[in-house]
Amino acid sequence: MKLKRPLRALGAMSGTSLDGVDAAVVETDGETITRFGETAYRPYSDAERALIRAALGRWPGEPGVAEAAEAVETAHAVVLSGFEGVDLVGFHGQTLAHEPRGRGTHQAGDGRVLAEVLGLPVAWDFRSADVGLGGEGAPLAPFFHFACARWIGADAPLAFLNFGGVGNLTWVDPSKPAPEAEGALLAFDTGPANAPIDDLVAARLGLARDEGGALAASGRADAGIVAAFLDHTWFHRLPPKSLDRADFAALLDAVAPLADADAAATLTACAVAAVARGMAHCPAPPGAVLVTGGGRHNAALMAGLEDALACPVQPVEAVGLDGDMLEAQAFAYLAVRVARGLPTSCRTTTGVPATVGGGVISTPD
Ligand SMILES: Nc1ncnc2c1ncn2[C@@H]1O[C@H](COP(=O)(O)OP(=O)(O)OP(=O)(O)O)[C@@H](O)[C@H]1O
Ligand SMILES: CC(=O)N[C@H]1[C@@H]2OC[C@@H](O2)[C@@H](O)[C@@H]1O[C@H](C)C(=O)O
Repeated sequence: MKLKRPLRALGAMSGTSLDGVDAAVVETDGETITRFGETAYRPYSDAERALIRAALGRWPGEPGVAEAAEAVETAHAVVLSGFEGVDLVGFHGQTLAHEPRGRGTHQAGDGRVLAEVLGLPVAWDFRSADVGLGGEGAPLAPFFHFACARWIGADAPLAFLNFGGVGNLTWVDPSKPAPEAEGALLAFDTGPANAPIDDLVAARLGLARDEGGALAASGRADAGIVAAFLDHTWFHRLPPKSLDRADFAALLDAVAPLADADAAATLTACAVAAVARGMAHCPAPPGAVLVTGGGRHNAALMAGLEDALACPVQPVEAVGLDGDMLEAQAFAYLAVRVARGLPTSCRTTTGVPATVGGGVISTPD
């Protein structure tokens, strides 16, 4: 087999929590990870975040969307222009709306604009092709998780749990020949994760997050609310399946009568219970659940997971990965797959009936 030269790809992700833009370099041929490179983070300014928040749930052409897209493009241009020697950029954009079986999926930010500004080829619009072919369009990190499992030298099934605004789980069997091979991957969103906790503490206490999970740790979860939450039709659906950040907005109404600490404990217990329920879908018990995303900094969430899951739960740092940058790295990796014409999703990751190569590449004029 002819070996392809690894590219130095720069990925960028702006997640559902709207905190800012993560950027990270990965050197890869689109299959094997050769090296993880530099990283950077650029928080949104309050003004940018307000523009983006005002456009959540909206579609191209609707009020406020152009302004949000400009804020996303500007923030990305700033952080991405700080890297050198880049062959290719992977630009996810900011998800404003996601209705894979309705109006589609909408990531704000135009890769053509970034290609011009950066003077580099930009892979972007990663989700539309999958949705167009009947898939969920998310999660897309699983093909990268497969490569990560190989990179850490795993040879038996394990799981990655991304605990951001929304939770998503990837079960991986790295002994399979490729991510799209039968039995290599199973991925799905688990349920709401930090987003409702953030919304609760923002509304009640004016805080950005429950730092370290301290508020939740000082309260008691309401078992009735957790049980009612698990009755949601979402938990009766088989994976693959994906969520919009707003899909569980009613959870905040459910905890409205509770005191602050009990409300935080209840939302934390719901996020954990959603993962525990999701584990039942795994084809075989994973050797460990490796937690990535901001939720791994929440000790109440991590303790809840350790109690609820049968296997060890560890932050991805335990295996030498960077849990703040895994999603940005994923879009660097996927950009190279797009450039090389390799698939980025398949039936077991997004439910799409065929194996799909998503994403488009825009080059500067
Ligand atoms: N020190 C901390 N204590 C508690 N929670 C934290 C801490 N740091 C981050 N978080 C939580 O992690 C979340 C952000 O995580 P992350 O950046 O992985 O999410 P995201 O990428 O924006 O979302 P998604 O993966 O759903 O797109 C925030 O919702 C925040 O509440
Ligand atoms: C539509 C969308 O942007 N989904 C995000 C979101 O954030 C987490 C979860 O929901 C996951 O489905 C996805 O992001 C990750 C990076 C993914 O595609 O794998």
